[in-house]
Amino acid sequence: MPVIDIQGLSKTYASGLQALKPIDLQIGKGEIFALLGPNGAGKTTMISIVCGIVTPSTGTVVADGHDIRKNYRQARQKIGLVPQELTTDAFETVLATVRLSRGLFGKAPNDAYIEQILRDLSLWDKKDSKIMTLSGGMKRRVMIAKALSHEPDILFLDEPTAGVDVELRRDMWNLVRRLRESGVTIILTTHYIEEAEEMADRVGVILKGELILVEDKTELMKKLGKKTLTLNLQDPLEAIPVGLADWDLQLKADGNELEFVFDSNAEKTGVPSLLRRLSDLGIAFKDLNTRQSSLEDIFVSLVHREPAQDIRAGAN
Ligand SMILES: Nc1ncnc2c1ncn2[C@@H]1O[C@H](COP(=O)(O)OP(=O)(O)OP(=O)(O)O)[C@@H](O)[C@H]1O
Repeated sequence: MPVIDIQGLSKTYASGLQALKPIDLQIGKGEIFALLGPNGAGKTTMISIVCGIVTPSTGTVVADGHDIRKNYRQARQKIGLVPQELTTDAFETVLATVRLSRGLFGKAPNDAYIEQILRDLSLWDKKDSKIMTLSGGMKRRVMIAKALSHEPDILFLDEPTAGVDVELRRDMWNLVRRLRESGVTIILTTHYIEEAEEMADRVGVILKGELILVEDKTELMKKLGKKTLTLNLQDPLEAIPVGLADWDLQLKADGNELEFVFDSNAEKTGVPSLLRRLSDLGIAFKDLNTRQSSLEDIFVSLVHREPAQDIRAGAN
């Protein structure tokens, strides 16, 4: 049984803007699901509905067996949310804030648990500091500690690493992995493809309110993955010779590099024939390398590919 079951969920704001087109999505226990999409795609809207902050126009969400509207309190208890914006009491201390957060969910105090999360987030030595005296990165850690204070089974991270430094990003990723090991399901939204590539088990791509693709990350990278072959030429070329017109080539690095993008899954990649032709034409190279397209390349090509229908057909 999925830990989150979203059926026919849509949202049209009072302004008339349809921020979310009907979405169906199931997320399994212990999964790390990354929701990717450009600004304004509807990621926050979707998260806010699941967390009971925004009312859906249509559809249902069941979180760990509880309907988020009919059984709001039970459903919400299962969920931790780290919102994009920092919302916390500036005058409170770190420890008091996190304790209070736990109390708001009706959980009995558990200082050992709270100490553990503060230590995990490298916040323990700041426990007596007032929030307003902390740096932006530290405040963000406090937001995470608050979201974890009531021991949620499901954690939403909305742009967890937007504007944070490399160190905090690493810490966050490690924390997310540890949480997953303890059985927590994690849904994160991100602009950073790198983050999805590093963390996610499955990736969803949302564009203009439409969930256009949901796919296992490794499958997605394999299926849509192109490879790039780069040849470092012995002598620079001024232009691509006519004899190479059959291959989709690009000249780079002032004519010193020849680049060929190919489909690594194709029966005929075009690589052997290209190399033979180069030899026939007497074009020598010093070195060559291939690299797999990153999730970023894939994402960019998805976002620029129209219409969305094609993408869905391709993904199935
Ligand atoms: N309360 C609201 N009333 C009207 N329109 C809204 C409201 N909240 C969001 N929107 C609009 O809905 C669309 C989706 O916004 P949303 O915040 O869900 O996108 P997002 O994918 O989270 O973007 P970002 O990455 O910038 O946070 C946007 O066009 C936004 O302007």
